[in-house]
Amino acid sequence: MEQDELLQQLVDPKSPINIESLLDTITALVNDCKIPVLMRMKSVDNFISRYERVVESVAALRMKAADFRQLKVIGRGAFGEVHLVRHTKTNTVYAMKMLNKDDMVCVVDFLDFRLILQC
Ligand SMILES: Nc1ncnc2c1ncn2[C@@H]1O[C@H](COP(=O)(O)OP(=O)(O)OP(=O)(O)O)[C@@H](O)[C@H]1O
Repeated sequence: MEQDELLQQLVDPKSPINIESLLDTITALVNDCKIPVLMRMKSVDNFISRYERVVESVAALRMKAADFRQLKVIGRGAFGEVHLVRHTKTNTVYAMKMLNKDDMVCVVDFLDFRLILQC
């Protein structure tokens, strides 16, 4: 069924329209629209009014670097370091890759520690 196919894409980590991508998109869109010249347009102002709070609550709920305690550096790449970290709520250990690029403060790539053990 088409509906099932769509739901499958929402939960597929490799899909460009998975939930994480859609949350990134709406967050970026709301933030990019918060420019006075754009906000003078009624449709943009309405859009921000509708989604600003949602985006704030999504940011508070999503996994973020502050949810992890850094244990040690386990690798270095061309753009940054890979840290061994522990998720403070679940106690699960992950590898966290931090990229230092001009246009981003911190990008993290979480990989289950079990994958490290299998390498
Ligand atoms: N999931 C992981 N588990 C254990 N060690 C890891 C993991 N990911 C990366 N590392 C370690 O960190 C090192 C650097 O990894 P990274 O992915 O940053 O390399 P890179 O591809 O050269 O980096 P960049 O993407 O910045 O070019 C790896 O060589 C490895 O030793």
